[in-house]
Amino acid sequence: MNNQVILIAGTEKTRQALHNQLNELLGEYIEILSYAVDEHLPPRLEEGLIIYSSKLIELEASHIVTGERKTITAERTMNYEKIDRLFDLPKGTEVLCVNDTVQMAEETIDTLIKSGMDHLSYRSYYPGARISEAVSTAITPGEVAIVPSFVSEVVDIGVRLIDISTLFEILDHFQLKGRLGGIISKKYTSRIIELSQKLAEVNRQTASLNRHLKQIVDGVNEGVMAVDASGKVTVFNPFMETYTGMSTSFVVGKTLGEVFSDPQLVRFLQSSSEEAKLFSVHSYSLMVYRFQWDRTDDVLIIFKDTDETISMEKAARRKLRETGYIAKHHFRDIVGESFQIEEAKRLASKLAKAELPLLIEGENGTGKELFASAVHNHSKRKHEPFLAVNCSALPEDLLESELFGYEEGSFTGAKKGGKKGLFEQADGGTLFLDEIGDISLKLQARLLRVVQEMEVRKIGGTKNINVDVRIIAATNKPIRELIQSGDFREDLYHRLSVLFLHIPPLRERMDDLEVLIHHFLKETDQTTRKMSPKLMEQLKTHSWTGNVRELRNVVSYLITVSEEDWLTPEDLAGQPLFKKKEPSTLPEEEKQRVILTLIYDLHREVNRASRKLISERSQHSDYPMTEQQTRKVIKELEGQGLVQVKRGKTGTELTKSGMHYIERNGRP
Ligand SMILES: Nc1ncnc2c1ncn2[C@@H]1O[C@H](COP(=O)(O)OP(=O)(O)OP(=O)(O)O)[C@@H](O)[C@H]1O
Repeated sequence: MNNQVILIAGTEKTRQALHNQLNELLGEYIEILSYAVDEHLPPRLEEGLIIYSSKLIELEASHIVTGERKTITAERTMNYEKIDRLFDLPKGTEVLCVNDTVQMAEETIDTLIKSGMDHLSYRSYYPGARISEAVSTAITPGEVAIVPSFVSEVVDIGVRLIDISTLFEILDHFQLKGRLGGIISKKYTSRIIELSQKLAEVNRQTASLNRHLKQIVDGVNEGVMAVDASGKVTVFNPFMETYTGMSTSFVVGKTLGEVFSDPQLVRFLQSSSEEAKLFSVHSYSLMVYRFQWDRTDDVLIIFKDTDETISMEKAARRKLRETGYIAKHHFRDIVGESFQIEEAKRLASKLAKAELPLLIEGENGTGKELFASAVHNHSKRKHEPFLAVNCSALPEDLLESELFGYEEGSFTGAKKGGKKGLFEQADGGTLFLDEIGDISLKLQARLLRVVQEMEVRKIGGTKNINVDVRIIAATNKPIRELIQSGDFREDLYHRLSVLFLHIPPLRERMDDLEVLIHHFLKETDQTTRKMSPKLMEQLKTHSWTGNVRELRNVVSYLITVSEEDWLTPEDLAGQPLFKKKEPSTLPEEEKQRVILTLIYDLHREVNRASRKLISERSQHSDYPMTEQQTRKVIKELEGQGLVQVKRGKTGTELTKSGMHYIERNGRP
């Protein structure tokens, strides 16, 4: 018997792959020759066992085979080592199956389906084929070059190999079955076992994932259902059972129209124009959200009980309140009917919606914190913490550790376990930095980094922590002046003042006085005491500063001292702001007035008031003072909040209260 196999394949690539396969198995015993129809065929083949790589090749090449000879048309199978990747494609994915001719493409599809790859939706493609829409995935047995360019993902499953039944036929022919049959079947079965093990593992993982998903979906505190591309319900969790009164087993597999009786709800669920709408299902008021899957036509639908949502929000707010991190005030708590306050409220409510840093400028007690709190409550962050810190109330080191927190052992006295800073605690919410103009340059540098990067590093820490905090800063000092004197960083100012709000002082909105008085009366005194018209008149004509707190204190004072239902001007007599000035005989007080006036004059004339200048000028007054004495009086005035001692050339300045003192009391 002639010990020769002649393999005839279509393309050079297939010839090589099949030649190698046969050579590896039989090369030791049989001579293997091979030809590719596309390349070259001899005019006649007279000897040897002919193996056609497919039926098509048999048709094309049989004319060169002479005589009554045994020929085998090979059965081919997938190259099992390469088809793993097909499992990664989701069920129903449309794929092009690309091969040289329509028949070869169809044949490849057939082999794929027979090998168990029946989860995909195949369309044949070959050079010259028309395809109406772009498909993004293609599978090809080695014909990558002819895959159309619109395909983005190509799975090359390699040349299909000769399958085990054909190999046994060949062994039979050469009577080599006894010698090689065992080895070949072992090799092939072990590959198939490997593949089925893989398949089993994939199935196991899928089943376990499904179980997990079911547990999650069932455990969700909302109604969840899913509908597949054909409109049938595939998922229906226990909350849906409660809302509809129907069991999951009854609903799964039904259409939406069979499940819901409300035609508007069915229309909403089937349309794709809207994504959320409120519906009433039995006695439940439900917010229904629909989400369309991108890759498939599956739709996920969530039903949220609105009453439940409201009570959950209430509980969340209760919890926030317990921590103390809550913004207490809303715009409705900001009292006033004047144009100025209405304008400030209107602007602030607009600014609230932006997620940007906000700088509030206003004199002491004008309601900056009130506005900051209302802005937070009017923003998307309203259910998140609101924390406030007064930057002038804490020494620098303490403020630093409050803001940024510290790691355990980072300084003497550091708490065990370290401490979270306000930025971290306010994560997701708002941090109100009051009196920002008072922070040191060192802290300004640290703050700038946080504002720029939205990252904080604890004192003594080595890693940065991401935070999402909206900063609202407030100042009662004109920051631009602080920048000029070098006391405030300009870059930080620009970062903090992306949005800006000015709160008008009380004296500029005297129209609000009466409503504010009534508001404070009601707030302080639950019994309904009234103000006599005369008293009201006196309060209205008083020269108020900008500070609303001052007005509030006056009202509290009246309520405390009066025992009558009617509050009268007499009740006001002892209140410090309204105390009649006694003719001053006390030199200390006179000295203070002299110095206040000198500071006032010096600033008007030379824009600065150093101790030396004040002392020099005082020599011409009734109370000549040395620099030492001047210093002492300035300290007293500072204690009363009438002056402020500045670093640098400016020297001492009058505060707003100082200015009002001069205006009220005249010059000495
Ligand atoms: N328009 C208003 N309506 C009601 N209360 C107000 C109003 N403005 C200020 N107040 C009251 O005046 C007091 C001072 O307000 P707030 O603390 O918000 O001012 P501030 O400008 O932040 O003060 P400071 O500059 O001292 O930090 C508070 O008791 C607040 O309730």
